[in-house]
Amino acid sequence: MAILSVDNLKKNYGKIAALKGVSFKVPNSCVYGILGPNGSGKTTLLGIIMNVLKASSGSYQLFGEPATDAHRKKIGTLLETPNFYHYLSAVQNLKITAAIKGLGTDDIEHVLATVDLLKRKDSPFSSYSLGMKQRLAIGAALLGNPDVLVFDEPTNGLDPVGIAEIRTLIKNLSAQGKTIIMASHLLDEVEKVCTHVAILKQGTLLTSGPVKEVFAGNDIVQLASSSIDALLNIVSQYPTAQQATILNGMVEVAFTAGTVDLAAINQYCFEKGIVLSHLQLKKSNFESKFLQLTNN
Ligand SMILES: Nc1ncnc2c1ncn2[C@@H]1O[C@H](COP(=O)(O)OP(=O)(O)OP(=O)(O)O)[C@@H](O)[C@H]1O
Repeated sequence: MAILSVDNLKKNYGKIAALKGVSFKVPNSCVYGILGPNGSGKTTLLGIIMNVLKASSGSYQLFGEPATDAHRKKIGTLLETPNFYHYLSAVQNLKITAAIKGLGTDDIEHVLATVDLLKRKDSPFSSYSLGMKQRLAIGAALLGNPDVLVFDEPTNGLDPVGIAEIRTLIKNLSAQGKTIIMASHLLDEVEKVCTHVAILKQGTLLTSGPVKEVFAGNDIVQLASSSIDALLNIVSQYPTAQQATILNGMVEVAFTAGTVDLAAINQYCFEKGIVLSHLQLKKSNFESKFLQLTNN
């Protein structure tokens, strides 16, 4: 059963078509990335699913049924930064959030442990780093132990340490069997965190499916040496090289995706008597495919 299925969803804001007939399905127990540049319709899509916005047309189902508030109660959301009280602690803030949601307070300690805030649970919110504040916001979404989580740009505005902490947290939640649907404009975030992806551009779905399938293909490496023809001949015989051509005085090689090890390629060429003057992963397949998808 799909956790979420979206069918030909359209949303117009006056003359602006924010969603132009989007359809995809989110399977159970996956991390589903909705990837797209700013203004592609990600927030609008999540807002419709959580009933903050009304669709202009089209439909969607939650847990295999037409969506109701009862279904939405089973989903923990982080759509915008919640308004926590600055002078209250994490525990006090979560007690208020739990009361607003009509939930008990029994799982607050467990939630704080999950988001790694147990040690600072009694410190005032105002003393937290941005990353800690965001982890508390995710903690608020975890109250009531929902099986499904919806996050809009969960790492926005964080420094690299904060970003890494949130990504680890998302992976841990996924390992516990939760389904996570998250919007992101960051390709590498989706690559690192998500199992599935839907790519949006200006309200249109470009493609969707398992990350490995959507971005399947080759990685491109650029090489040069004093003898280009000899280099072409040697590198064409490299075990995972699919295709090699000469382009702009360099050899460009397409390797099976995920098999590129520049040090090993360098060593291989050296052992065959070729000293490389240039060796560069031009574009990972993931990046080139994303650019190709969003530029066309
Ligand atoms: N309330 C609104 N009124 C008018 N236009 C809107 C409104 N909300 C969004 N839009 C427009 O709809 C389109 C999609 O916006 P949306 O915020 O859903 O995209 P997004 O992919 O989430 O972008 P971002 O990452 O910048 O939030 C944009 O052109 C945006 O300007």
